[in-house]
Amino acid sequence: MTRSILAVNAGSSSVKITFYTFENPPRAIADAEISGITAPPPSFKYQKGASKHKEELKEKLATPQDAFNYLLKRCFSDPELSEVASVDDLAYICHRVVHGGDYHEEVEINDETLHHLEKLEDLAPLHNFSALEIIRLCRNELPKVKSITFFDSAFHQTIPEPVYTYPIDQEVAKANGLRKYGFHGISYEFILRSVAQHLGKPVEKTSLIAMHIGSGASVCAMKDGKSIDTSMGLTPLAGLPGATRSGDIDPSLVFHYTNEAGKLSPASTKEMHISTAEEILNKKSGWKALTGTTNFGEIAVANPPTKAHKLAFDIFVDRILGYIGNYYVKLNGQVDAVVFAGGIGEKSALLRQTLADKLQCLGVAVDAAANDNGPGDDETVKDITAGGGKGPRVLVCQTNEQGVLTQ
Ligand SMILES: Nc1ncnc2c1ncn2[C@@H]1O[C@H](COP(=O)(O)OP(=O)(O)O)[C@@H](O)[C@H]1O
Ligand SMILES: CC(=O)OP(=O)(O)O
Ligand SMILES: [Mg+2]
Repeated sequence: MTRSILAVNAGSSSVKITFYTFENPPRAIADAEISGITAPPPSFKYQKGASKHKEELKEKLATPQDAFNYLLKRCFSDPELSEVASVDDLAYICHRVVHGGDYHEEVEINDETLHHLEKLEDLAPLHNFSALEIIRLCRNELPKVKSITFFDSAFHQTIPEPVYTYPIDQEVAKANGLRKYGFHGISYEFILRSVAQHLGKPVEKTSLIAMHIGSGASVCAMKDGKSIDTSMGLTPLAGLPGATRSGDIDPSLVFHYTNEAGKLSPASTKEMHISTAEEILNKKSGWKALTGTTNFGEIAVANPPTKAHKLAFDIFVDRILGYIGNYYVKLNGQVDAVVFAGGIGEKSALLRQTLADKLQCLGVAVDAAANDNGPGDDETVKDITAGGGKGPRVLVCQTNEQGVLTQ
């Protein structure tokens, strides 16, 4: 039996885990995933080498921690999976944690670091709470296995001061850590490395506008291999709308939406301390509020079933375009590639084509057939640029956050 490392990526609508061999470099041996947590029934996917399995689950898995618990039980009890994943052979568990506050690099979980991360929970109540519940579960169920946490926010530590500073009282801002942090950084690190390799350029000379668009969505400007701006902010609520998130709104909207906004939400657990306003803007907005579905696959269709679906699509296109224009100017037009990643970025040919058509003024053009086909299963980066395109290349990158957690 090979010793193994388990990498855990708890997203807002999915939990993806990968088992790797404990060697240098680690080699992926099996992937398991629960998706559709916000659009039941959830589905379970498993892949080991060429063997693939997918099923719709009858179980109710309402949160990422329920999904992780299910994956853990399933992997360790299923003979097909326990062959690669036995509890006794686990060397480490590597966790993606969205908000790392001022942590610039990964940390090992002990009482002190866990306590520090618990203090940050209020800054990303929806994401960090679930990730820490998963870490607590691992500590209880697998006490002998070390947990290491990697942070989405760490990649964005290079963002310059005028970009990360909010124009509010600076004493209050500093005392409370109120600044832009940015997220999806683990994914952006994977995208940067993979795209640089694909382009045959050193990472330090690669400049990109990359989109990680899944149920949480963001855009990042990378100049010479460093993040210089990104659309999420203090929390993953800022910037683009998402499956259940509003994205940017006038902050005053909160005071006019409901006069109950400042109170603790009835749905908030004792540990999460989230207000009604946070609950509404994080969990009851976005595609779900507009159309009733959190699945963008039902919205990004040639003939939308309702006007609301069409509106949701058009809003997304409008907001993404705003960031691309902004970042193109910030990068002084020196952009090697515009990159699509995340569940929507990787799968929606319609969204990519619609955006590319609106980016013609930047010299962006995609090849319709390459775009329609999208990347093959084992293709990390697919170039969909039309021949003769004068602007940045247009790439689809099948991101792999778990891969970064074990490097
Ligand atoms: N064919 C598709 N077209 C457009 N969007 C899709 C398609 N398939 C899945 N998606 C979207 O991708 C999302 C999942 O993205 P992903 O990045 O894997 O999730 P998470 O944000 O939980 O990490 C789904 O919620 C769905 O909206
Ligand atoms: C930061 C974030 O929104 O993550 P996800 O898209 O995985 O929910
Ligand atoms: Mg994700």
